[in-house]
Amino acid sequence: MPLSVLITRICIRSFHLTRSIMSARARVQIFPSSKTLFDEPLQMKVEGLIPKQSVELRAKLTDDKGVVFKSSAVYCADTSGTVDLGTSSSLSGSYTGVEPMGLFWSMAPETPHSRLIKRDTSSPFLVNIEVADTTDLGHTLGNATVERRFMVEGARRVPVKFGRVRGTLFFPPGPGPFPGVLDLYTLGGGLTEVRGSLLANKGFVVLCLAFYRYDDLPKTVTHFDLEYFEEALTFLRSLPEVKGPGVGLISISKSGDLALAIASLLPDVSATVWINGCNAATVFPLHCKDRIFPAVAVDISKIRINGFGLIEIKDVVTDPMAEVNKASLIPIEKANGKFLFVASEDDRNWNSYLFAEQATKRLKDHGKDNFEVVKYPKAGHFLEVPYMPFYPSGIHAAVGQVVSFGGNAKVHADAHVDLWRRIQRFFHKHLNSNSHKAKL
Ligand SMILES: CCCCCCCCCCCCCCCCCCCCCCCC(=O)SCCNC(=O)CCNC(=O)[C@H](O)C(C)(C)COP(=O)(O)OP(=O)(O)OC[C@H]1O[C@@H](n2cnc3c(N)ncnc32)[C@H](O)[C@@H]1OP(=O)(O)O
Repeated sequence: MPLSVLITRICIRSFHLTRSIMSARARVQIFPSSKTLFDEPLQMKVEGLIPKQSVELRAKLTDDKGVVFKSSAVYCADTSGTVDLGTSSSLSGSYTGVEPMGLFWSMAPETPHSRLIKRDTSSPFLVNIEVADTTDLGHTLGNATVERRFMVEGARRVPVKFGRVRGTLFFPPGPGPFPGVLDLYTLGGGLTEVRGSLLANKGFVVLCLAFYRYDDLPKTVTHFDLEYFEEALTFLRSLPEVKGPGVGLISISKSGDLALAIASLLPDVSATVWINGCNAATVFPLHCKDRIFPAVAVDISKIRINGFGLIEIKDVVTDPMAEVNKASLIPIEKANGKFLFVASEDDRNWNSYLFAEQATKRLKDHGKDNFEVVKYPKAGHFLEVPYMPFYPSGIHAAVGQVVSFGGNAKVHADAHVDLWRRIQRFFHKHLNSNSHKAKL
């Protein structure tokens, strides 16, 4: 056999041998299980790699609006051919360093400026994990599917149509009674169940309340009526599974001022979580029987374009303490319950940090100490549940265009985990809860 033919044959054999080694199935191990709750951490290991092999781990999910969210990270296997996400560093990709849950919190939407949407929390998200070889045009070495659930076994999800009240109720497993919590989401209407369903797993009956643009509620609003929220609270308290008399409120963004008004002007609200909200009525006037809180004034000359070409509206809502806004301020000193004020220092949606300072000063000035404050430097506006993909910009419900919401992805992700523990602790402490204390 001529030497050149022999060399060619040897090359082809070694190419196929290398290829078959490289494409050997890597094992993706998920602990404690591949079926976990969305807010629970998990451990992931890839085994069966070539020692020191460079691989890319990729995560992908499709949300309930059909938007694909993806993340990726490059790792180098150790001498035993293992990548352990609990100890190995990501060298590049959607995040770097040791981040056991990085593949989850760093996911970004393929359609820019999208928020991860889960409409019906009785079904899980399926996250596809793929291990690819970085030296062989991304050849797939292994994969796994991770289920991220919203409801524990035995929890119940019940759509609500009661009088004018529309939303979804979540019950933890067991007979109860449990403390009740009303969950109010942000401007834009619709119904968001993610936070409420996960909170119910911790031992609360949670009513996720829609207040417009959902089911047969009005598509648009000109004002909010406190009576609607009163009806929702009365309904929640009337449930045999709900331990009274005091209930909790959790809010974010626009619903922060609604929560303050409910806690201050309606009876039996024992604990209110206010996340990056305002201390005065915003966007729409708030009607409370014969009293009207006008929306705080806005100054659209304060709209800016930032370095990424995104609209920034942080200073558009004028100072709630300004004379012109005095009638918009919520009289929070009237509240009998406790407050947890949560403010992100890099909130670009509005100055929630200032609003939290003003709210707590008002309480102190009235001799009250019924509040806790937590501030997150470098976190942005939308503080959500652990491992929620970061949402730094999106279509703003009041502006109708993409605006910046601020924040640094890693810091924001850490804030999600920290805040979630604080919220549970706060509600268990102030809502006369017996369960789950040991876990906190
Ligand atoms: C230097 C000079 C520069 C010049 C720049 C020029 C700028 C020009 C701008 C000019 C504008 C001037 C106006 C200034 C006004 C400023 C006011 C400032 C006030 C700021 C403070 C306001 C308080 C807040 O900040 S609140 C925070 C805001 N929050 C958000 O914006 C939320 C984030 N965004 C979103 O969530 C979405 O993008 C949203 C809601 C805005 C829109 O999304 P979409 O339209 O897709 O709606 P969906 O919610 O997804 O609903 C679609 C559809 O589904 C139904 N639905 C909802 N939930 C459910 C469910 N659980 N089950 C079933 N169905 C559901 C829903 O009803 C909808 O149905 P429809 O039939 O379509 O209605």
